[in-house]
Amino acid sequence: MPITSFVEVQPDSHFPIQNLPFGVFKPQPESEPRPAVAIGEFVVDLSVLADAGLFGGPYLRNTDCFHQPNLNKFLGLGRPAWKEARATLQKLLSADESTLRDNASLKQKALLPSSKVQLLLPIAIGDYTDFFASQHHARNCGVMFRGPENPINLNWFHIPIAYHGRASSIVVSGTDVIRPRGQASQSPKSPPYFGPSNKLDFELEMAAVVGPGNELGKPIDISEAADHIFGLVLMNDWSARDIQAWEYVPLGPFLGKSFSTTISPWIVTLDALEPFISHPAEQIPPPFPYLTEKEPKHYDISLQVSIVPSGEQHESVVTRSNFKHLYWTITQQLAHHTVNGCNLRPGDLLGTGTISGPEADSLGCLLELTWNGQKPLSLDGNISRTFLLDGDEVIFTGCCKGDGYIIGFGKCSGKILPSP
Ligand SMILES: O=C(O)/C=C/C(=O)CC(=O)CC(=O)O
Ligand SMILES: [Ca+2]
Ligand SMILES: [Mg+2]
Repeated sequence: MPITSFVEVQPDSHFPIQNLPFGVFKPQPESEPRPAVAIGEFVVDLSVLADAGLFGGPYLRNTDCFHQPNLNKFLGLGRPAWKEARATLQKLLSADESTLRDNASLKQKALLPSSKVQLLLPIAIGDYTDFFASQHHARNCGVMFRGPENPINLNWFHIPIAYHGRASSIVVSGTDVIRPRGQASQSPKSPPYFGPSNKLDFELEMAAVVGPGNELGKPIDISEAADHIFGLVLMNDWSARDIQAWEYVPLGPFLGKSFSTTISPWIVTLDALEPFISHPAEQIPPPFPYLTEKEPKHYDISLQVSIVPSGEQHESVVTRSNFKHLYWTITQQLAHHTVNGCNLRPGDLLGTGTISGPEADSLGCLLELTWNGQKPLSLDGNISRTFLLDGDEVIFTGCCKGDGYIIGFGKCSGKILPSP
């Protein structure tokens, strides 16, 4: 029998007491942002519980981490503090614990309906890196951008490939995305033109939120990498394929991806995801020792993308994938990121890369789903798309099916606005 809460949670809710994802919200437009966890249709204001002296454990007793406008300070405290917070909250919210359940005035202050509050970016993101870890995505992009002869470069099987992304333009779910303008060209050999992107795309990704991190010059050993990952969010690495194709040689993505990146507001902890660990296939060739894990872990997270076309109410599912289709694990990505001594800091974001699966209906972006615009995708109601049009809304969801409960990520969405 799974544990239950005195807060009513619908069976299909993403946020049962087993989940308790962390985020940041404002109760009123003029109030200060504060940390929270989600349960059912409510947010739990952690600053109120801290004021009531309810975080009495050794790691959280004397900190003001729940009186901050973001989660960075809490993330910096590390796994023992995260576990203590989760255990304290699970106890306080459980059906047979009276402290909060029977204190009407505290309950009214601490539990607020999610529909009445504004969710914000949960972290101040100092640095953002985006990996390229799905073999299916790497192969498909390789064929389209570079031809079918050698679609995946030899280095891909040895290095978790990545580029440094732009942190300043990461936005929370629900923020509109303005179609970027830029240079593009019909082919790498023809002269460029300038204008609004005609090949605006989404990329279905998840991202790891970094915990304590490391000092400059001191790499994180792969066996300790998981202790530096607080949790995961959904991420849409919006991509202008025409801008990207013209600009990416030789340094990789730049303005084709830096105009907006959307993340979901709730960070689901690795602790909550533990029941959904899945073991990836053996990597061949075997990676270097610094990337070799005793027990490599993925998570079985079902992912779905739908589009609400401009002017319509109804959403059409365009792809279904799973986090476990990645080749490189998030711990390999983190260990690789620091192996040269590069320091990671609390709140840094590591995108997994587009999560494409092996099937035609599990591809993680329109570039692949429409084969660079050559095969339009049919949506419900006789509507079709190659790339995104102004007014289209893209919605990602993700969840793990537990025994009698769901651990979900909520929603990561954004609507396209026309170029100015
Ligand atoms: O193959 C390329 O040149 C680039 C492909 C991408 O779009 C890069 C990217 O953002 C990585 C990813 O999401 O997997
Ligand atoms: Ca990407
Ligand atoms: Mg981006």
